[in-house]
Amino acid sequence: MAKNIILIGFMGVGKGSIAREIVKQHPMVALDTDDVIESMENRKIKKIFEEEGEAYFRAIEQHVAEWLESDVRNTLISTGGGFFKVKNLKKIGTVVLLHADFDTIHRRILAHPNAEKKLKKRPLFQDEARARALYDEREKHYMKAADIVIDVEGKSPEKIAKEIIKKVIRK
Ligand SMILES: Nc1ncnc2c1ncn2[C@@H]1O[C@H](COP(=O)(O)OP(=O)(O)O)[C@@H](O)[C@H]1O
Ligand SMILES: O=C(O)C1=C[C@@H](OP(=O)(O)O)[C@@H](O)[C@H](O)C1
Repeated sequence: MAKNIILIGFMGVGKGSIAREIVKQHPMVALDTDDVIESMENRKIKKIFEEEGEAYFRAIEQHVAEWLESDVRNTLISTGGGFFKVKNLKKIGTVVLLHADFDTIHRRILAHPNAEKKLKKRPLFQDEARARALYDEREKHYMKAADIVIDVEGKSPEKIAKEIIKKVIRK
């Protein structure tokens, strides 16, 4: 497998969790674009949004996307929920959309023992109605960007990882 695999989808749909589960079941290197950005900037995403604004963050996402395209291979890449908007997404690798409806995602975040912290670190998930509107606005664009759509509704991370390994990694 020379191509990268890129997990896209709305905030909290499980991109990070599923990437961690995939590498448990199928040894490969994984990275997360939000983690790369936090490490480059030496500050949290929340702080970057507060101190520099969203446009600055999107420009770094594009910069990271260019690096991924030119220098990264054979890697499982989980992304922030807005990363799918980078200009060269399809050139980075096979794009896998994790899909669930908004209420499922919201319920899952709230079910976490650290729910408050999980919500706080996501600047675009501060207000439920605005997050829902963002979901509605993005849904068709996620679908359009995806090579493969994986429905994550009502499935455990173990099961979702197995499905991706079978359909995308080992295919
Ligand atoms: N398949 C799943 N079933 C139940 N809870 C899940 C599942 N996938 C993720 N979660 C939970 O949903 C929350 C958000 O997951 P996370 O991986 O942080 O999402 P993302 O990286 O897409 O923002 C976490 O609390 C995680 O434990
Ligand atoms: O949807 C978005 O635009 C964003 C999603 C976040 O990542 P998660 O999807 O991991 O929450 C993070 O990149 C930033 O807060 C912006």
